[in-house]
Amino acid sequence: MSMWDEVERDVRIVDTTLRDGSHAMAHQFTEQHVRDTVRALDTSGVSLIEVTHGDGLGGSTFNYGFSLVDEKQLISAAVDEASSATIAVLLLPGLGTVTDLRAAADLGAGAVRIATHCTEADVSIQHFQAARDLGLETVGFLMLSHMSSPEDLAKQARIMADAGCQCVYVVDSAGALVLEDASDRVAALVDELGSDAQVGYHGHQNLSFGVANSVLCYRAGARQIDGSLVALGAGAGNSPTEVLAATFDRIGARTGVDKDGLMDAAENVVKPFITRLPVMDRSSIVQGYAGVYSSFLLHAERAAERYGVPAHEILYRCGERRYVGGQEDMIIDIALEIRAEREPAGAATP
Ligand SMILES: C[C@H](O)CC(=O)C(=O)O
Ligand SMILES: [Mn+2]
Repeated sequence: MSMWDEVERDVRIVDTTLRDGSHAMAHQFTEQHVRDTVRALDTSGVSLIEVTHGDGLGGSTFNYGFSLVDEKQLISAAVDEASSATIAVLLLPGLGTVTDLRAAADLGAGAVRIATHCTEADVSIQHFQAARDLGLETVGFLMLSHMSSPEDLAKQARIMADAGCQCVYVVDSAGALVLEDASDRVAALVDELGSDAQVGYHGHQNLSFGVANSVLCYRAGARQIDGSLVALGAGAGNSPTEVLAATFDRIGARTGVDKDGLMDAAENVVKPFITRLPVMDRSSIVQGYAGVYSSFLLHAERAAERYGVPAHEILYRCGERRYVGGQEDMIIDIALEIRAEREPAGAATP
């Protein structure tokens, strides 16, 4: 079923447990995790389910972290399990290619979400055109949206819409947007795009605003809202899908999903396999506060462990330097820098 089909809903809940959750699982999803989760989401009426490495097609690399299972196998399994939902893949231009996109479409993916830094929508133009040629539903992700004003973000959304994007998302990659910070950006995009494209919102829980922001963004005109079961996602996780379903129901916004089925999926399907529950701990709160890409969390924790320095200090410096997705390697530089600052003068660094 595609977003253009007539369904009785005011807002579409999109689930990214099996993509954003890949960061939190250190990209160790198995085929069984994917099959069980897709079946539960599909049965509960979720119409768009994203399945890819956390950093999208081609993300399984030394820089981002290797996947346990080849993403093509996971996408095929998801397509096999979904009886009515569309399977979406994420693509970051430069990391994923048009060739990867064709392969995903051949496997049965029906939608692509193309993500760029919030000032770089122009690198997505060819990919949107290719996606439309392949007959895929298209979504654009303006990542780290807190780094742009609502007006500038709207101009970037226009570039994506003109390239063939059907829904542009305000993506709060750092979980840094607080209430109107999020809804003002959505309102600016709605104003710019009109009926040319829908607007979506993707939240992270680092400052605990994922669900509240989602409600405000819906009221500002967002028509697609992301969540993950049990909040499984980068940093402190995403807005929990099951909480979004209950909250939208509570405010009388029709989603077309079964909130009780989603609570069951969270409790009995996803929670048992999570290796690390999403939590608002010191490091993830710093990510929200300092505006740091949520998926830097595990990289920072690993560097902290290896070089004996605090992860939250690394993350503070990532925020000060305004690092963006793709600059994961700088985390090691910062860890070494902090360690050098702490060593007594004259001590040798091995
Ligand atoms: C590649 C990122 O994980 C995309 C995303 O979910 C975000 O920026 O947030
Ligand atoms: Mn995310």
